[in-house]
Amino acid sequence: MQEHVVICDNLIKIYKARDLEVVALQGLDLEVRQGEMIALVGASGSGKSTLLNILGGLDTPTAGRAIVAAHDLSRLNEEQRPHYRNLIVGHLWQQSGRNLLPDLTIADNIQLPQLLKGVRASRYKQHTQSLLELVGLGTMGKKKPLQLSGGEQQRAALAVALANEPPLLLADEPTGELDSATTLEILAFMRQLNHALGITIIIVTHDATVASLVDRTLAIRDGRTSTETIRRQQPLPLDNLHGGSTTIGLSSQTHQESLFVDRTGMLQLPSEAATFFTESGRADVHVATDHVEIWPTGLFVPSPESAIHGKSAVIGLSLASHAETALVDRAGRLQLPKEALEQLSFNGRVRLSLVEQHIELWPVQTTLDTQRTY
Ligand SMILES: Nc1ncnc2c1ncn2[C@@H]1O[C@H](COP(=O)(O)OP(=O)(O)OP(=O)(O)O)[C@@H](O)[C@H]1O
Repeated sequence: MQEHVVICDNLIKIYKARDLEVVALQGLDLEVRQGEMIALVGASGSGKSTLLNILGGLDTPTAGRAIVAAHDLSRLNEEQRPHYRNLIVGHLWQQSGRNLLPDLTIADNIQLPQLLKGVRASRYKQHTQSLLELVGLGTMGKKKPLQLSGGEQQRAALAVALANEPPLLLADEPTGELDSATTLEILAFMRQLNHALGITIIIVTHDATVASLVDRTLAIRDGRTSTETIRRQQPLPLDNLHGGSTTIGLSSQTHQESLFVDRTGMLQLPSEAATFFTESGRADVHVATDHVEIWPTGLFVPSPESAIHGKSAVIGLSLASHAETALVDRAGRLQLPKEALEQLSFNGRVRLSLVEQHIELWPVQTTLDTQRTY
């Protein structure tokens, strides 16, 4: 089993500006295995860049744990931080000016991180040439960044990011300034590097085409991971479909989407599912034999048997005399009772199915151990 290169556990980041506090990450959990290529998606302001800045050692968590390649990011001191940034993570930014120093040649840009590491000249010259060849710029080492096309600049930036062979590559909207053909070319190239070098890659993106090319897409909402979409190893037959991914719009034939549920049973419904509950803000939770049903309050009709013998999941009162509802807040957050979590053989994820009038939550059998495609 591959080890985790990234572990975030209940990660919290609060920015303080004068008297104002912004909670950018509110208890985010994330695990990324060695060799995975994943995409992070989410609305503007959901916390994607904050997470990337923490993983890149550019910012520090307020609370919780963030571990990258066995480095605990809340414990790095000021001496260790530059070393971490130069050796453990590679960065690929949207803007070329942030990736490459414009006055240096491409070769010098690639040599710089190696010089900072203390690599000897005989070694870094040779390594720089092989990196240039790896990214398809073997003859362009003497050019300056602005003499290259946008796609070539991103390839050169990849060579800089890979110069010290980091275990993790962080890419923040790496194709945001490229046309769609070059976007596909760069993404396919990153995929190739991921396979060839076994490097773990996290890409932040607004672009749904990115999500269709990676192993796993995590949607971040309000500073927490809300859904996970995994690409299936084998597409499902068409007659076995349960509707598509609600978050990133990919077919359930090729992708399986699940929702994250935190330790307390809190889950964030995707907006399509949350609309079932907008009117009342309340839901009936029905624990069935192999799944859990969530109904807008008043629509679920219990069988006569469960109405007499059934008990309220939370306070243990008879359902014959008490109707128990779960609250769904405006953001679509719902707290599952303990019985429901037990039914779902809780492993931090559930599969959501939108059914007429209600939603169903099913246990997720497929974990990351079985979804690998390489
Ligand atoms: N340095 C900062 N000081 C104060 N607030 C900040 C700072 N950086 C980010 N924030 C706030 O934290 C929240 C998360 O921002 P973040 O940039 O991580 O979101 P994002 O998902 O990357 O957005 P986008 O897709 O627009 O880049 C936002 O409310 C943002 O305004």
